Amino acid sequence: MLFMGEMMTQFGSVIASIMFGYAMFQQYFPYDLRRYLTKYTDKIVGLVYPYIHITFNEYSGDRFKRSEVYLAIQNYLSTNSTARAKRLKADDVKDTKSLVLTLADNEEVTDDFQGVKLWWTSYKSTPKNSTFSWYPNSDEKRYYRLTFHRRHRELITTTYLSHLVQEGKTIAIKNRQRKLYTNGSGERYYGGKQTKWSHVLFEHPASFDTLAMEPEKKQEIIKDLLKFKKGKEYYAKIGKAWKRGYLLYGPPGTGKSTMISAMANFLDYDVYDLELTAVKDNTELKKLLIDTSNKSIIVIEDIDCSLDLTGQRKNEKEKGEDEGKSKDPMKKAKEEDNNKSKVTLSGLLNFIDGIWSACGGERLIVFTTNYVDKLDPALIRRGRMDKHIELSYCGFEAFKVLAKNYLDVESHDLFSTIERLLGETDMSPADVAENLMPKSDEDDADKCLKNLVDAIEIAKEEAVKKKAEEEEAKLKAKEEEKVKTEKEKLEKESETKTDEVKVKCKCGNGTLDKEVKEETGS
Ligand SMILES: Nc1ncnc2c1ncn2[C@@H]1O[C@H](COP(=O)(O)OP(=O)(O)OP(=O)(O)O)[C@@H](O)[C@H]1O
Ligand SMILES: [Mg+2]
Repeated sequence: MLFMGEMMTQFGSVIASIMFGYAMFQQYFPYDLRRYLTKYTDKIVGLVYPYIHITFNEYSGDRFKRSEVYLAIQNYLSTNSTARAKRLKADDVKDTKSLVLTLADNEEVTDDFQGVKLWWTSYKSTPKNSTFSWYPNSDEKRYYRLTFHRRHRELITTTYLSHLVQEGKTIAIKNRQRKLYTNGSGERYYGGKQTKWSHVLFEHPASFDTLAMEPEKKQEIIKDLLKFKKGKEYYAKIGKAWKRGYLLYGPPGTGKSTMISAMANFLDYDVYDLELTAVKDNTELKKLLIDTSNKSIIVIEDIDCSLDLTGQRKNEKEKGEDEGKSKDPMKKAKEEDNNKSKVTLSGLLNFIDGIWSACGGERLIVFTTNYVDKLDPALIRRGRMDKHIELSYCGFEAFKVLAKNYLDVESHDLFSTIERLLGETDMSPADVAENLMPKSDEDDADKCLKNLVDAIEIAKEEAVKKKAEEEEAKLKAKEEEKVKTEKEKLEKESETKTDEVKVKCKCGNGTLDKEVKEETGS
């Protein structure tokens, strides 16, 4: 069965053959006759073939980035024309909410715009020399072709196309389901391209409302994020790439990961959870960066554990030791292979603010760590990590947020006790939250708050005990050190005396005493 657009294409081929014959004809006929014939042949071709084709390639110009117009057409057709298509593709089947039906390859649909009929065909072209593979060929080219009558040229090329792109973008925003990406070993195929990222739907329920922290600090972060989101023009004006770095630091369970989810939900961004230890080298790191989309948060959790970030700054002695370890080239190669990730500090710095980091806009880069002091200052200097946020132990304000979320309680008799206890004890919001959760169906707010008070009191006692034990251990270590030093001193003194006696015995008189004493330093 031939499509309308296809028929017109074939019809076009016939005309092309005629034109070819005509070209040959041109070579052998006098100029005047040719001119005469050309004039009339063009008119005849124009009369019998009145259709215009426009092609929209999936990758045009930039081979890393899918064409926005192509994506807009895909969205537009998936909503407006798929009802009429017979063969469809369900692209994101896993994401049930955002199941997108698009035209299957080489399928044709019609569209209607202000009473004008148009034909859209989806094409896939495979390079002729490609070998058989179970996986999609990354050299495959996809494109849409629009066919319409030339009498509507003006209407289609201006009004219709801009209407379509606008509509396509609106549909994309409406259908958009945010994703949580992660990198692992092996390549995947997505959107017809090879990528190291794999993804699931991002459905974390955290929000700034449920995040327990001091209200002023929270507002400051929200304000900063809003400024960034709306900052396209501002960043262009100051000549900076539209990205921002956040460093979240604090003890375990204080809400660093939760805050990242809250940020993603607040900004409506995707999340790329970058596992640095799984990245082979700096080149792969760069490739991963290029593969991220705009409107996203790139996260590196526990940055202090991800890399040997002091590796670049080894002192000469350490360097020598390392070199000594691997003099044998075979052994050296093996050692290097065993060392999985070859991402270096400079590779990571380039990732954050090198030239490639500006290849897309609207991106946040977030690092988390429990030990901010362990990090190389170059990594977290302002400009790279623009905002440093400390997440600390649960204070009374943070507790009130948790009490409201977990128990729906805004005030209670026990609140003052809890305020005092939290002021005296370090307890993470994760531990407070855990204690606020009912342990059985009978547990009401009173019981949960009582449980919390008990838990903080126990934690306080333990902290006091731990502190006392630490003090004791410190005292003991000091005492031991003192005893050791005294012992060493006594040993040294007795050694000196023995030397003196030996010399006296040897000489048989006391004439050399003075010299010996000088020699031994006593
Ligand atoms: N500030 C907070 N507000 C609300 N819930 C919190 C907060 N901090 C911790 N929690 C709760 O504790 C759990 C653990 O928190 P989270 O994973 O965010 O801590 P973290 O700081 O990332 O810890 P780690 O350093 O171990 O990665 C979360 O699931 C959340 O329920
Ligand atoms: Mg965490």
